[in-house]
Amino acid sequence: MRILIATASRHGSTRELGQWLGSALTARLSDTATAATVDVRDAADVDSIAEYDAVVLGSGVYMGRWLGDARSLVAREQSELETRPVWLFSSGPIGSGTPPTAKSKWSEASWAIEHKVFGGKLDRSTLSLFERAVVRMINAGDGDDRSRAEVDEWAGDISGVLAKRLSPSTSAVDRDSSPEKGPSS
Ligand SMILES: Cc1cc2nc3c(=O)[nH]c(=O)nc-3n(C[C@H](O)[C@H](O)[C@H](O)COP(=O)(O)O)c2cc1C
Repeated sequence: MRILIATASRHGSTRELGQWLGSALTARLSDTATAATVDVRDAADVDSIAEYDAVVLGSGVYMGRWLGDARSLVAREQSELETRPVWLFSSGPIGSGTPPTAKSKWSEASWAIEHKVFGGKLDRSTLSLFERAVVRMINAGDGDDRSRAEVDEWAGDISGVLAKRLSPSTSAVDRDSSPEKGPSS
């Protein structure tokens, strides 16, 4: 099984979330019977997702929107995305300063299993003059609200779904049955 984690990041914090998720997913899936390769790449470098069985796509949020590299990957690969398990994540809010719009329009994407919102990171010393002006306007301060534990927990959710849906030893009948069924009493 090949899994793609693609991120769009202007200042590196979303890319780092993708790397954390990649390490956590690799570790989780190595504990299952499912042989998996996890590739963590910049969305801008992904020409096609055809070789992947599942995709996680994340973007930093700026003025309530995903970055262009993530939006154009979705536009380019929309029909492929609809045929495989896809998870989305946004990285945005810091403290209470940033607007609660981190989800972007993909939050309602019917083809995605889930859209997760992680906190973001802001370091004003790395921003352009324009970005600094925006941040000043919305009164956002420096901070890092990303949680590696939260990313690790999400990797657990994703690996659980993947192990059930994509394991070569899982029959079509098993795949279609409810994953929530517990042992009969
Ligand atoms: C100019 C600017 C605008 C931002 N706009 C939003 C926003 O609308 N919503 C939000 O949740 N976060 C917003 N943020 C916070 C970023 O999404 C956050 O810093 C994120 O971690 C950046 O990701 P990156 O380092 O991968 O580019 C903004 C940050 C900057 C600098």
